[in-house]
Amino acid sequence: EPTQDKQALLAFLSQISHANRIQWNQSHSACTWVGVVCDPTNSSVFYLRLPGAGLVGQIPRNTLSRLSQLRVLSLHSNRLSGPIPSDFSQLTLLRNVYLQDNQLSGDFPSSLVQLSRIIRLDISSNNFTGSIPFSLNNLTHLTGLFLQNNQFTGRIPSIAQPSLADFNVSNNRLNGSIPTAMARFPATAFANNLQLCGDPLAPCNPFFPSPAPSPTLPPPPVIVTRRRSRRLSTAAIVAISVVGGILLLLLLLALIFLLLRRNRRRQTTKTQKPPPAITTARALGEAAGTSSSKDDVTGGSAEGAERNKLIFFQGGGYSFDLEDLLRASAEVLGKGTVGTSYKAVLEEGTTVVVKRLKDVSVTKKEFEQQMEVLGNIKHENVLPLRAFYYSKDEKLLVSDYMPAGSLSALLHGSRGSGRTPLDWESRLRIAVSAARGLVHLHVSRKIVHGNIKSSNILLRQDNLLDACVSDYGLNPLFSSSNPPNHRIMGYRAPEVVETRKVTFKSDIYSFGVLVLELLTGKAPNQASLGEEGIDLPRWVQSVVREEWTAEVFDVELMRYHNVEEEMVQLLQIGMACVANVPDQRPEMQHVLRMIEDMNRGDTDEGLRQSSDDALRGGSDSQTPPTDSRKASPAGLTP
Ligand SMILES: Nc1ncnc2c1ncn2[C@@H]1O[C@H](COP(=O)(O)OP(=O)(O)OP(=O)(O)O)[C@@H](O)[C@H]1O
Repeated sequence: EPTQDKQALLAFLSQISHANRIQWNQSHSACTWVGVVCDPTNSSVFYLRLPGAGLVGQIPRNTLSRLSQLRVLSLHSNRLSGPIPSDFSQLTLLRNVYLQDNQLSGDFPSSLVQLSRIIRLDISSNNFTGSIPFSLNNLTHLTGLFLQNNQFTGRIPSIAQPSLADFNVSNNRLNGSIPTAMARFPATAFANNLQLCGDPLAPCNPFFPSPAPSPTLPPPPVIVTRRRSRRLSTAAIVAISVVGGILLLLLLLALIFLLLRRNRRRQTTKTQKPPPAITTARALGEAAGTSSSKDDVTGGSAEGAERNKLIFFQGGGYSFDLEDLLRASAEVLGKGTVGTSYKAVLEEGTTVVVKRLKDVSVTKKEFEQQMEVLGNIKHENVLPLRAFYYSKDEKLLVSDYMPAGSLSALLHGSRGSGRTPLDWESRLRIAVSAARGLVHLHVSRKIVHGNIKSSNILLRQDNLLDACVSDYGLNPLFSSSNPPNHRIMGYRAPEVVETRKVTFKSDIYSFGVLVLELLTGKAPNQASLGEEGIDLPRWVQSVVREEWTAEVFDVELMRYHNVEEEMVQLLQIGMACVANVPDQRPEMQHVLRMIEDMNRGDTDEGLRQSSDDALRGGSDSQTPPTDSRKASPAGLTP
């Protein structure tokens, strides 16, 4: 009977909530307990396996770490949260660690990288943040490392163990080039990160700054020097040389790029005065006018200097050219379904967001026409498009930078680690703002948004409660035969999965999912329920109404009293929007009305204030261009 281990296990179970079926009877040997396996002489616990055992909360300190002979620890598919206790470093004989599918958070557990006998380490599908440490090279027996579905940032360290056969870092927020030592793993092992490049993915592209953090930021691998303290293994030396080599190569590439650009700039200034920002009206007027001036607009077929033209829309107050933009320090904000967004800080201090579109399938003319439609939209709840650029190889959209970030970041960013939860009032106001923006697009502009999701709801810095919708009306630029991107699957109406065609009604569905996301705090594209993420509408439907408060609403909203009735009302509106049959979904203006007309109990602070503006066309006093008023753009049906 392993007496000490028994005490440790009892201490563990008494400090954590768990499923009823885990009943460890103190009068029996611990070696007979559910989930516990001892060595052949029953003198110590070798394996502890409690997967899916309803364990909820933090792993208590100084409990499991006392199982000094433990070889296998399997606590996956529970609801464990918080960091992995540092005293896990005492489990020196651990070989297999399965902690996947929990809600563990914090930096990469440093206690685990001290356990040099680990063979398989699976901490996938948790909320770990920070960088992946180079010190994983300490685990010289490692054959499997599973880090996917977390929020790791920075670069991938070179992990040089030849024994490593399975490796996965997909669905994180990593960037930079993939170390050559890791290039032998399949592309799927690196998929869905902020932006990774190099073998086995696409080569790193020197046109835009490498997706690594902007050069002004300290390079992430500093951790290397801190953690790799006393002795260097051969593997580490090899890895350092590889990283050093890559850095040198990058430096060389950057130098060549700078020289080439300087040359080009010299030639340009000889032949051409720097083009002042021209207005859309003029640019597109020319485009639609005589054929001789057409190519001047976007430089599609014109040679050299004429390519460098950004087309600005009126009202932005910006004046810079493509050269300025290219010179700006740029930082990857994220990789979306239709391209990558960069935050660009121009030399004179202006900050803008540049969205680099990929796989645009329309002609230059069609592109310009859609830009004209989008560039003329002006409403306080719609992020204005400021400029665009079109050439054969590059299609760029420029918009204002919104420093307060997206609803997605506010709702899901670093949960549980000291973040300020988004309160109920803010969530409600954000829902109203987004609805107003959509009413303007649908009713006044006859434009289908086509990509409603929480990362496309941006908050204004001066007023967190005031949101605007972004990335609207871009679907007509892409071929509908592109495979649906799983990142937005959770928002996609059922009929769109088949028809690949977004409509006003499919926007309503996506808005409904957004409302459910605001209420539940759950991201519809998280991989917590099946591979393609949680299906919020189906999940909410599966919970009986009496259980909504306990099961459905975000725990962060539980602290607000007297708002339950409001939450139930909003949930019902959200559920009406996600009706399976498109015709049963309400129109956007009715959705807005319903939200504004909610019975707000004691806290009525006038959600309605400017709804009539929204229906009339909001603060947009301009008349829409004739083309866009005639009908909805091609391919979009109400
Ligand atoms: N103008 C902006 N100001 C601040 N953050 C922005 C801005 N535009 C985009 N972002 C943020 O940058 C990240 C990447 O945005 P991007 O639009 O490229 O991708 P996405 O929203 O995830 O997907 P999609 O391309 O389908 O819209 C997102 O987190 C988004 O919220």
